[in-house]
Amino acid sequence: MTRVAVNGAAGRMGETVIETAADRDDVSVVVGFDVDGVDEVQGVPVVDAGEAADALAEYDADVAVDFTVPEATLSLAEACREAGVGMVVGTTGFDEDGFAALDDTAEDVPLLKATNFARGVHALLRAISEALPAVPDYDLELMETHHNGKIDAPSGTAKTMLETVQEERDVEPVYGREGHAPRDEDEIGVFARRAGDIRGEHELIAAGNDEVLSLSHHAEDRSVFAAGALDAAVWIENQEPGRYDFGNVIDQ
Ligand SMILES: NC(=O)C1=CN([C@@H]2O[C@H](COP(=O)(O)OP(=O)(O)OC[C@H]3O[C@@H](n4cnc5c(N)ncnc54)[C@H](OP(=O)(O)O)[C@@H]3O)[C@@H](O)[C@H]2O)C=CC1
Ligand SMILES: O=C(O)C1=N[C@H](C(=O)O)C[C@H](O)C1
Repeated sequence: MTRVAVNGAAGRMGETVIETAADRDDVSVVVGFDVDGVDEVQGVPVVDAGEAADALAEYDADVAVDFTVPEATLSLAEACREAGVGMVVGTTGFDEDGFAALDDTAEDVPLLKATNFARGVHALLRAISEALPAVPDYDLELMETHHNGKIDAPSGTAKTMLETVQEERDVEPVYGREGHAPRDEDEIGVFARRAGDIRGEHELIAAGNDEVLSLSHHAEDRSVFAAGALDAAVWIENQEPGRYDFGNVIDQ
């Protein structure tokens, strides 16, 4: 049984992780961290995030799962280092310094970060790598749609899709278009929409030669991300310090 601490316990994802874990017998959420004075979420005690290092030890957590904001993730990373606890990071929107700080943390504890814990998105990334060589001159455009509470844009997943495309094609992103904006053959348009409570939609289109190829994924519920993050928590519990990604869990 993997003992999990959840950072951002009162948030959309934190609460879903706690709910999803309650239906599994391989994980148990022993403590949550948040900032807004919440005492418990679905029976799980929630402690102020500033007390995370002590609480990780007190509740004997094996792994911390984080769905917050980059600043909170980096503060948790310090606590995990101090307590010798591995991390599963789902938070998106890091800058270069943030990525470097996560690399530093991974020198001391195992750290697995994924911009999307849906297995279908991992399959989508593989499909993109596989498909692009067959459509070398087609125009590429990337779209993502999320709920109106999402802070970062484009989504972490869209950025990962872009990186995957750029491993195959030398394209430059153009974020939205406005006014006189003729398309360059080496560009890829990237578009972010925010509306309602849409869980997460991502699509890459490749158009040319009188056809359109569409590679897409949509999440129907946040529990798909929570399930993947908990699979990652179980997997990472026994790993050595280092940086890991969701592919390690899927390919195990
Ligand atoms: N990798 C994946 O599969 C997925 C990744 N995500 C990512 O997860 C992140 C969170 O998303 P979501 O749950 O929708 O966001 P929410 O805003 O609903 O939840 C974030 C929670 O973190 C809390 N928080 C803020 N600062 C701190 C802190 N310093 N320490 C601890 N907790 C803190 C917030 O509190 P308060 O509201 O009071 O500020 C809130 O409860 C985003 O970056 C999102 O992109 C989301 C879904 C899937
Ligand atoms: O904020 C969200 O909700 C999501 N964020 C992740 C991202 O930025 O890609 C993953 C998923 O699409 C949901």
